Amino acid sequence: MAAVAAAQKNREMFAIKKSYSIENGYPARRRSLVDDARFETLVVKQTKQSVLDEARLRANDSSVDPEIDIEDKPAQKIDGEDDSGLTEEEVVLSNAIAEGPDAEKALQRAALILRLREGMNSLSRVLKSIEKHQGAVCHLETRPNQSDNNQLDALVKVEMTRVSLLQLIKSLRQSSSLEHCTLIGEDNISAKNPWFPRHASDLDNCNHLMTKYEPDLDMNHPGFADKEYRARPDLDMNHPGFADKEYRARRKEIAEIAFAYKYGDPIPYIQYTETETKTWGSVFNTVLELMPKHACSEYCRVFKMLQEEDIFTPDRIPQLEEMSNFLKRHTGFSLRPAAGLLTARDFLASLAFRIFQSTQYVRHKNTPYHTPEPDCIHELLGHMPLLADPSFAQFSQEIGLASLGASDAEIEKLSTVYWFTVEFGLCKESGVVKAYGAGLLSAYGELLHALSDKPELRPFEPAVTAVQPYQDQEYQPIYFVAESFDDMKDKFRRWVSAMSRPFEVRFNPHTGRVEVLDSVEKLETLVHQLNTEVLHLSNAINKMKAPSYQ
Ligand SMILES: C[C@H](O)[C@H](O)[C@H]1CNc2nc(N)[nH]c(=O)c2N1
Ligand SMILES: N[C@@H](Cc1ccc(O)cc1)C(=O)O
Ligand SMILES: [Fe+2]
Repeated sequence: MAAVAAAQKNREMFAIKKSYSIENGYPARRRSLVDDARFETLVVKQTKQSVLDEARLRANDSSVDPEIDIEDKPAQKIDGEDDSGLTEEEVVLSNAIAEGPDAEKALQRAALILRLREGMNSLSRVLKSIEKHQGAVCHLETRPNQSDNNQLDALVKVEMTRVSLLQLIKSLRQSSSLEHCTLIGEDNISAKNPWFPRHASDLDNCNHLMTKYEPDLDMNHPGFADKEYRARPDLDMNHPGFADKEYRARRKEIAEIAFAYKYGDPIPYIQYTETETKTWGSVFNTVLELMPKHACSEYCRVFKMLQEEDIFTPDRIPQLEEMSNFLKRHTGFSLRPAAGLLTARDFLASLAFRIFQSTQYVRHKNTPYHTPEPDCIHELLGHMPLLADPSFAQFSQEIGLASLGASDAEIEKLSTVYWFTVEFGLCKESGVVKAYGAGLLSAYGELLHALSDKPELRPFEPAVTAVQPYQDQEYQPIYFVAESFDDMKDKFRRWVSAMSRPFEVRFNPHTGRVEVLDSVEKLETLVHQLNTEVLHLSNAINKMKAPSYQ
């Protein structure tokens, strides 16, 4: 019973670890936001802490006898220090063991980093101890310690059963010949096998916020009470809704929906207030007026369809659920509610599954022309029309796929190019500069600014654009102009396909899963499927060419 609960907790913890969160080693782009993701840090730490605590307790009262076989003298405990001193990796290991006898005997590769007090003498004791625990040493490196030359650092890679490994670590930790002993899971240091979402349901773990603007979302957290915000007005003083208690309460209410949302749920209906609807109406009407002159043709085409279906009207804010259904019919894209600005990694990951994480709240009534964070007016008016365009939808999914398991540096570049194209891109259409970026089509203040003579316009070149710093608080001083909308997609695509990730992925539309293309069998099955499809296509061509067709 306890083991089952522990296994469940273990999975939960893995879920947190697996999430593309800042907390879990995926630092998001800072974008000069103050105090990004404090909320996330607090919540995740708390959850993780309880998992760790429980596992530590279990590790302490486990029946495994921590025999001390290296040295007679147990290391002294420092006051207040955690009893077992297990690191996270060790907790994960001990949890993995708890899953059952098979798991216990599973062979584990692991790397240990040791600080040896008495140089080679200590090393030979360590090696003996590994041998005694039936472990095999696969790799060994040493170097003099940088701060204390009498000590030696060693990296030892071993292979042994999980149970023995845990016992070995316990005994090493108690040995006085070692200053430190740290376990690094081999899997974690393998760049070839990083975790990323494989199915749309995994996105339940990929919705971490950059929370500068969500002071009230987490009122239950003592560190995030109102007073702290008053003490630190710098955190969100610039936000138009900062001083508006009512607005903040409303934001909290809508954010709760996104927090509670799980894959497969219908998106809850929001009864928008009169004020919110008025804000939508004034942005909608202004965009409608500017659109024929300033928006790209792909945007205008879908906009009209949305009007014809009565989804786009000035007197009603479209519900995310109906918009999601509209997208599904046209490109297979769908929506899931997000509580605010997501980290680039989490946001991009969802695109791999043709899912767009959309906010559901409305900007503050005082700033309809521009707001410093995405709101549903931005998502609906800015992003939705193009996501219903088949070629743009495919392009978006490719960006998403390219982001899965990419390095932090790559995500940074990818999201920068995304920023200057999908969010703020301009393109030429018969020689005239038009807007296709969602942040322009949802913010008429910035749209007019972008097309005025104030900002600097540069030609879009992915490799150059990718390293251009930007901020999201005010109008952009620089925009990139593509030769055409199609040219932008082509260039972006080509640049993405040259990214350095050491594996290729593919979205399997039948299973809805992302597969890593890493075996001949998988590729053969795929080639077979594609051949069948190509056969159908050539048959269709032949039939149309046949005289009887006319
Ligand atoms: C990928 C890139 O950083 C992009 O600007 C993302 C970031 N997070 C987001 N989060 C939400 N909710 N909506 C968005 O449009 C975006 N855009
Ligand atoms: N500035 C956009 C909203 C937005 C803000 C920040 C972002 O990162 C994205 C979009 C608008 O007013 O519609
Ligand atoms: Fe956006």
